[in-house]
Amino acid sequence: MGIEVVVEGLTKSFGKQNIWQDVTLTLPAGEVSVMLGPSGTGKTVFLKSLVGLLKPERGRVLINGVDMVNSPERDIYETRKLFGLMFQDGALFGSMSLFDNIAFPLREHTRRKESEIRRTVMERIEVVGLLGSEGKLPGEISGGMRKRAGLARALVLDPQIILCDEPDSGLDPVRTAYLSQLLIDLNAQIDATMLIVTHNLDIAATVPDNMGMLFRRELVTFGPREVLLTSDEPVVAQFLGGRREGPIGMSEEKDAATLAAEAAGAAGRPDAPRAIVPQLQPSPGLPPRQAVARRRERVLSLLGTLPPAARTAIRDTYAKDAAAPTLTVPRAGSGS
Ligand SMILES: Nc1ncnc2c1ncn2[C@@H]1O[C@H](COP(=O)(O)OP(=O)(O)OP(=O)(O)O)[C@@H](O)[C@H]1O
Repeated sequence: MGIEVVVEGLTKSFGKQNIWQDVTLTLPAGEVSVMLGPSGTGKTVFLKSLVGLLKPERGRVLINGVDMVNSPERDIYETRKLFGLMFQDGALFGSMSLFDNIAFPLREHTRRKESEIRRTVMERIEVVGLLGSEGKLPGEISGGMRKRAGLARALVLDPQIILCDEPDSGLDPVRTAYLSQLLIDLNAQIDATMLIVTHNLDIAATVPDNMGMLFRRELVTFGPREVLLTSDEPVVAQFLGGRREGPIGMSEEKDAATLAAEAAGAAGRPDAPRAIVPQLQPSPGLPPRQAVARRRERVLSLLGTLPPAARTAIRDTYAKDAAAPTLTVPRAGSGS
């Protein structure tokens, strides 16, 4: 089972530039979470801080009792082995075949025999739908395939925590739908704790159990998906609606005069109602996600602390659970 990640009062600056402050949240064990936020709000910096690659100046990131910010470097190094990291560009070595790229962490960090390495690599290649392409170079395959190869590489050391940085960037909507399904299938198969950074509203609406958003150097919110999806915080509503009107501007923040002019223009124009679409289910033939039952118990115990709209949405979701339509697409093939 995945491991809980507890973030407490995390603050990160580069020189005088504060990126975010006092970020506190818990990634529940084995659940899938998404972090949203306009460009430049420090989502990648957040992922790197979780894994101890960047050092926040305040706060803690607790994983199995190890603090990824303040513990001795050797404890951080050991704990880092629990992570699988998928970066934006797949971060593959251009001169190595997909097989060798995916085998790289095993050859680097374990003393496994080549026959064992081959078995693990081929299993992961199958999970991400790349069988038959293992001999190709990264430059010979599409962007979607490179992303899946990056995901396969993130999986070879049997991670219990998976961090994906914009796994959808550069993908068309169909490939993004396949990728969403792949992430849910993966969670059903390995029950790892997952955090996905994305700008993609379809992924945000259909994949996670929990959602958060960073804006203006703060964590606006983090919690069960229904909290963000029903939030009337202007920044959340603007982001989820993909609108120009609202606090998010081209250079992240708008000035007061622009906001006032927009508010006057938008007066009387109601927001379109936001529907909560069902979360994706694992593909047929896969086991159910173990996180679902744990999440249900956790979220129902939180219910009294949540805003009324989120409470209603959660009750509706669980009431409809048995009859809910499942949104499944076929498992990813090797052609994207
Ligand atoms: N190593 C670094 N040194 C100095 N500044 C950095 C460093 N890494 C990131 N930053 C700054 O931190 C800020 C946040 O960057 P980050 O890449 O985390 O944003 P993001 O939310 O992931 O953006 P996007 O959605 O566009 O990928 C940026 O202003 C960036 O320039």
